[in-house]
Amino acid sequence: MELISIGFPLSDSPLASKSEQLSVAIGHFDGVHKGHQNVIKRAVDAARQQGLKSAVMTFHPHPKAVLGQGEQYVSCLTPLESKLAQFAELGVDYAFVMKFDHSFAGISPERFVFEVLAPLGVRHTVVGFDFRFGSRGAGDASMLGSLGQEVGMTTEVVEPFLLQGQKISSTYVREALDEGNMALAEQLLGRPYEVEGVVVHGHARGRLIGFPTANIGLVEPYTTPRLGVYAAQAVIGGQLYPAVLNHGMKPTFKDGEKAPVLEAHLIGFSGDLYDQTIRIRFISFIRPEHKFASVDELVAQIGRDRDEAARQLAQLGSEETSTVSRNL
Ligand SMILES: Cc1cc2nc3c(=O)[nH]c(=O)nc-3n(C[C@H](O)[C@H](O)[C@H](O)COP(=O)(O)O)c2cc1C
Ligand SMILES: Nc1ncnc2c1ncn2[C@@H]1O[C@H](COP(=O)(O)OP(=O)(O)O)[C@@H](O)[C@H]1O
Repeated sequence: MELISIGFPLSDSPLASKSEQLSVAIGHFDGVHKGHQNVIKRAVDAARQQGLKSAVMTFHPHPKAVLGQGEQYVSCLTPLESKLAQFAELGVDYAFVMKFDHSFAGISPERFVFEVLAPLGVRHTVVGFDFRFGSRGAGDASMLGSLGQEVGMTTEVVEPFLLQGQKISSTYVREALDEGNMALAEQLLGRPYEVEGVVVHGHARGRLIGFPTANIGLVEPYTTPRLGVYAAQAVIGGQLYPAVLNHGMKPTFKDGEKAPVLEAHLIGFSGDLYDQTIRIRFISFIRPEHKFASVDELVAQIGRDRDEAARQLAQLGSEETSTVSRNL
């Protein structure tokens, strides 16, 4: 997959020299959940059928962050890097990342079709049923279809992708995370929910109580799951480790935390992890965080959590484990 960053106005068609004709899936695609994957697969299939190259077009940074709709930053399920990795997995030839700034935000639906899509060589577009585009979301999928016709472009609108009758959406994934329902999140995403960070220093108490924990400084404003203890997998330097994770405020300690911290104890591991990049895959919620009357009680409970996490991780089917290790 080739990554092509573009801005508006297009200075030149980045593919001019190749004169590519494209089938492109367009969307924000936060989470790249199964509904998004379906849209992208349709664009890839259409490309094969019509002898085109396949592409995904997405927008960065998040429109809400740029337009400042009351939020300082917008939490995401998949930062740009993870989205791109998912697009590549789906076999697309090109990823267009359109710089979302005020000049792009202000363009009309007509200009988007005539001055962005057409010059890029787009012959076919695939969008979700609720796609909006152009200044203030003035354009919808049917407008894309009629404007597209004027420049010889076909449009395919993909109906909602359902799981047991319910529409798969980024909101549904966020709700699953809020409930700590990691199995549901995994079903919606088609893979476990994952965050990436760097191992930072904490209060250095973990090693004293027999459970050193890698404190994870998230690299992006991720949406994090419900507070509590999880069975997880940690990926560090291409290696997969079983882990038990706490996402919380450590209320047992007077000087706990002011904001929730993610920390992972890697089961059966010892060594220095500071400053390393770590990816966490949330597998299952074990329990909420408690304020224990003593550190001894906390330590006994963490021991039981570790055993429970190890038991659940060992139970993951061998097929699933091999998928997970293939995608390290
Ligand atoms: C599996 C696990 C479960 C935990 N559960 C709790 C809990 O219920 N309550 C709590 O106050 N702290 C809990 N903690 C956090 C510990 O208090 C924390 O790991 C310890 O203070 C060491 O971190 P520090 O060195 O960064 O302070 C848990 C930690 C782990 C690894
Ligand atoms: N099994 C393990 N799981 C997590 N971290 C470990 C483990 N063994 C050693 N470590 C190291 O110990 C550090 C955590 O120790 P801890 O006393 O909890 O300190 P801190 O409060 O700085 O996180 C980790 O960042 C890592 O470098």
